[in-house]
Amino acid sequence: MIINLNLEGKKIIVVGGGNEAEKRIKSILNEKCEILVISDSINKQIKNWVKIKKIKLKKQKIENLKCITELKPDLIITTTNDRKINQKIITYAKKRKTIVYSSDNPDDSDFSNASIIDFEKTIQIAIFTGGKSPAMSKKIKSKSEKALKKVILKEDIDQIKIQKISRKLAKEIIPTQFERKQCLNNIMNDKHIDQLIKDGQVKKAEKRAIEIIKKWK
Ligand SMILES: C[C@@]1(CC(=O)O)C2=NC(=C\c3[nH]c(c(CCC(=O)O)c3CC(=O)O)Cc3[nH]c(c(CC(=O)O)c3CCC(=O)O)/C=C3\N/C(=C\2)[C@@H](CCC(=O)O)[C@]3(C)CC(=O)O)/[C@H]1CCC(=O)O
Ligand SMILES: NC(=O)c1ccc[n+]([C@@H]2O[C@H](COP(=O)([O-])OP(=O)(O)OC[C@H]3O[C@@H](n4cnc5c(N)ncnc54)[C@H](O)[C@@H]3O)[C@@H](O)[C@H]2O)c1
Repeated sequence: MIINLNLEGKKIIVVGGGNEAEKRIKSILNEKCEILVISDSINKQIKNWVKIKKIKLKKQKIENLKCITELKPDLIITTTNDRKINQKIITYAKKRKTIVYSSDNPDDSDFSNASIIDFEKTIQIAIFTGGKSPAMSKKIKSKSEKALKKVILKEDIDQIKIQKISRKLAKEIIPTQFERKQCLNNIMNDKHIDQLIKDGQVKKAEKRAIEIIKKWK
């Protein structure tokens, strides 16, 4: 099942500092969570994230798991090239009911990573083969990206921004879910708003959406 994790305020430990660690850190870097890397060596990119204080580093090789216990993480991501230590970490986390992911063991991990196509941090499309072929996910991502760019337009991104503001206001002043849905559909299909968005007048489009909600009866 593909789900979206809310990691805000969570403490995440990433064990290992190579390519895999870099990929996993990159995917959670903007999630307002606390990231601590534990590794005896780290690559250039990770070094830079430590330097600019995006993440913290504990420079050490993990031999026993005492140091992890003290840190009380919500999520552990292990990416070392040592199968034995990865397995030890999985077993340890499962015992404590801590969410765990290991780069070399999809079967025992609590989640996996899809290939993501992102549109201006507003729309994400995930491609996933259920672990059958990550390389094909990557290839299909690159093929679909070109096609999707013709379908998902700047106007759609603007409409999402207007819908976000409208939904918040609608939840405050329109009493039933049925009516809120109708009102938001009206805004989404409003020709005038469409035209304003096409003309680059997003603020005016936003104003008209707000008027529609305020006049809703
Ligand atoms: C989609 C993507 C997202 C991401 O990583 O963020 C992703 N792997 C990507 C690339 C990639 N990974 C690997 C290769 C080499 C070729 C190959 O093996 O096919 C390539 C291709 C390349 O690098 O060119 C090696 C590999 N992958 C896994 C293992 C462990 C194992 O299978 O045991 C091994 C070592 C196997 C070995 O030892 O030989 C496992 C998983 N990799 C997944 C995701 C999950 C299932 C996704 C799905 O079903 O689609 C899953 C199950 C769990 C997980 O890792 O979350 C990302 C594309 C990013 C992009 O879009 O740019
Ligand atoms: N899921 C995927 O998509 C995917 C893709 C490629 C590789 N992999 C798997 O991920 C693993 C890691 O790949 P990589 O390219 O990052 O390897 P890498 O060799 O670049 O990095 C391994 C890191 O682990 C650290 N490390 C090793 N033992 C440690 C320990 N006991 N304590 C702390 N740190 C330790 C090393 O210092 C190094 O920084 C591979 O073994 C492979 O099985 C998974």
